[in-house]
Amino acid sequence: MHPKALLDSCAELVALVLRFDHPADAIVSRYFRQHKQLGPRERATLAETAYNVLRHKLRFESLARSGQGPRERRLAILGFHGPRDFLKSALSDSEKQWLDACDAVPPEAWLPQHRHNLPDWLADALRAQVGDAFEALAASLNEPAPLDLRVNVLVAKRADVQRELAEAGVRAAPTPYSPWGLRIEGKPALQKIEAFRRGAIEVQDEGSQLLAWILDAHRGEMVVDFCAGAGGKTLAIGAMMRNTGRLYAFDTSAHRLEALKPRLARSGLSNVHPAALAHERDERVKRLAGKIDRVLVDAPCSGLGTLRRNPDLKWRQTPQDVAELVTKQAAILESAQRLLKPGGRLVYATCSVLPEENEAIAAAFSERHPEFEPLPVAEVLRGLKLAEAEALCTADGRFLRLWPHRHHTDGFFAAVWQRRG
Ligand SMILES: C[S@@+](CC[C@H](N)C(=O)[O-])C[C@H]1O[C@@H](n2cnc3c(N)ncnc32)[C@H](O)[C@@H]1O
Repeated sequence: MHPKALLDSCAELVALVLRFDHPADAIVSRYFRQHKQLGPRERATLAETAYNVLRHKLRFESLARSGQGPRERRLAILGFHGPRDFLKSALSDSEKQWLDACDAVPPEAWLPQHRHNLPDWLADALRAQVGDAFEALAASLNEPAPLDLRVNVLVAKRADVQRELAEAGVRAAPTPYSPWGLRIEGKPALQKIEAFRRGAIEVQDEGSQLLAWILDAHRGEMVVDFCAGAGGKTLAIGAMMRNTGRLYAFDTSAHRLEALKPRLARSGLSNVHPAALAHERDERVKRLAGKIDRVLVDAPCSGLGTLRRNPDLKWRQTPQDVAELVTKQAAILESAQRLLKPGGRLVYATCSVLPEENEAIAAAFSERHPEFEPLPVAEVLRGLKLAEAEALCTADGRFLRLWPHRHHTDGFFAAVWQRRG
């Protein structure tokens, strides 16, 4: 594709994602479906340019106040993912001069909001939690995430898969914390790789893998993944159970559970039972009350721990949305707790970095339910012999708290309880 045409397409896609009427990944996928002629490199340029604009929106908008032409085009130029000389071959002389002037503004001259590129309410909430580490956190949230894989231990060993990937030209290193994880260099087309086709690997952030570990499901148990979605954690839990027992994958979205089916088929698991719920108090939940050994509530949340992958969320979520989610999270946890038998384990998790969706939900639950004994997550991790248990937790060891700038995972939270006997 000619550089000029590619830049025009980038500007078109930037305009679409900045409407914020749908998630950016859905807009990008729809754009690609409507433009089937685009090759893989052009798709990568388009997607990364749109995501760059979302990541650095405040700074780019400020720079785009100068210059000429449509605003989306100026934003696409600033966020363009690709060699500078390729980009410049698509620009007019005045655009080249404008871009050079933008590039010449040194980072020391940027205003704080142009450095962190976060809405004020979110910047304040993060600063209040991490203090001096705020700049490092903001920078890491604005970096693209690496590609992490989980090795399906039912099918293969991590070291063997690492060798197999190397033979296929894919460089992978073991993840530091999850014993199932491999971190990949670059973004290879996994669908073409034999290990993926035969179910030996799945894409899953290392932090997400750790949540499945914390549930610590055993052979032959009855387990519920209450908010299973497309089953990222379900698949890990099913493998941990060695394909025995019964693992219910619940979700209110039949559409998301549908996406679990091909992944299940690849994984070789036959112990998973997906079921769409009407709501969290569905009859199915009542029927299983008091019968379940382990329940994971991977609650619907603001997703603000995943800004590396979903940079649009910082512009689409509002404090009002978070308040509604908090009510929902408490209601789901309240319903899910009924499933547990005495001695059973309950895990509440989110991919949010906000205390109101995390520690506050856990504290309110402990207060309401003295029959549930909180288990310090650092102890749980030590029991599982996972590396650096303390480093993955809050200072008091009570909760899992993963941060992109410290752990190079998405932001995750988890709390664990055991129902008293
Ligand atoms: C964080 S996502 C789950 C991600 C999934 N566990 C994974 O690892 O891929 C939260 C899920 O909760 C589901 N959900 C929302 N409200 C629910 C409810 N009342 N009961 C059960 N699931 C619900 C959403 O459809 C969504 O799939």
